[in-house]
Amino acid sequence: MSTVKVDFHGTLGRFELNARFEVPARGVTAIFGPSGCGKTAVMRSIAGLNRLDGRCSVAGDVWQDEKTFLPVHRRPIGYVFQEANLFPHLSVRRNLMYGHPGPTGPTAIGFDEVVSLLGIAKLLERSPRHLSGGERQRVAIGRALLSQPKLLLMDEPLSALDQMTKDEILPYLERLHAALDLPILYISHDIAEVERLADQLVLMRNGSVLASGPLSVLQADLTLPLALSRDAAVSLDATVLKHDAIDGMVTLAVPGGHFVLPAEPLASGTRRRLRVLADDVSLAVETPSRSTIVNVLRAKILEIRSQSDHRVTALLGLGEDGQGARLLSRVTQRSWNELGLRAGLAVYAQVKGVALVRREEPVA
Ligand SMILES: Nc1ncnc2c1ncn2[C@@H]1O[C@H](COP(=O)(O)OP(=O)(O)OP(=O)(O)O)[C@@H](O)[C@H]1O
Repeated sequence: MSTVKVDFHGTLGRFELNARFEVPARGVTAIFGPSGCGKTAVMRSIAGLNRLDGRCSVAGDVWQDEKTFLPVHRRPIGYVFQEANLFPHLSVRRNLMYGHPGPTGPTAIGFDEVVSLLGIAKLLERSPRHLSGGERQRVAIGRALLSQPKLLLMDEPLSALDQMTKDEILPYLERLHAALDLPILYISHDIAEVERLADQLVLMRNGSVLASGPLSVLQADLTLPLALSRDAAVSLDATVLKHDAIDGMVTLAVPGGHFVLPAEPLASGTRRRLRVLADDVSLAVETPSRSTIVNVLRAKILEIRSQSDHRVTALLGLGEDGQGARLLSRVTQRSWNELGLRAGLAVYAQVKGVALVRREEPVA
């Protein structure tokens, strides 16, 4: 499998970085962790802007090893920063064309495709001075794409924007992800953004990689800090089964169960992502009687972890055999004890809230 392979070690000033991971060279990989843990340092090292010891290869091309260190300009990367650094004296069109290598092969990302994906056709003759923050960032992404990168590096591209502008840009990022076969490394410390965009996750702490792998796997790992955090949740990639026009509810299948939620019509067979917060899942040992909770799923308790705040986080496997998708449930220690819950027990997971977080269908 074609991968992005990274192994850097060394110091930057007094900061020690020891970062090693390997992720598929496709889709979006989020680099996630608290401020100062070394996310940007890793990204700059991949770009060749930091020179640490180690190795880096992308889809089989070695950018750095014991013998090689490609300079920045020889690495086929697009780099998008927090602030769009466009040339103020050039029009949007000329900003986009800047760094465009000219006629390229059949797999190249075309000018018209980029303009349409990012919704910037109306801005082409404008000056960057007269664009909103969100528009500027879309143009910066377009410029990075037109340099025909083999890897797109995005360092908190939305963090300088207010929530409304973020919400305006996120669908464009989802469209890029859905339409382009280009691996993206995406730094964020906003878990909501990660849950919406990422397929893979690299979890960092204090200059090291705690874990890397599929987002849904890391979210459901009780040994990692995500599963015990305040907004612990799982992301589930689901298939649309049907939409009921009368009550406006859509049914989606995940391994081991179905979810029903209010949504606009979605085509059957398409894939969407759901997010379920651990705090929104309560447990019952018998079939719950009549209630307003729409989603009650058979599940098995697979693992548990007691928290210091008198609560318990349980990892559930959906389905009678517990072999289906993973969910997290967080309940009080008292309820846990009163119901006699334990690992291995078959339960009913009552899901009070489920959100549709990704609207675009990713490339198969
Ligand atoms: N060239 C450098 N020289 C000295 N120290 C550096 C250098 N580059 C990074 N650092 C230090 O390394 C640490 C990690 O920085 P980095 O910017 O990678 O963190 P981050 O996880 O991206 O943080 P944030 O989310 O706040 O952007 C910081 O303490 C920073 O001061």
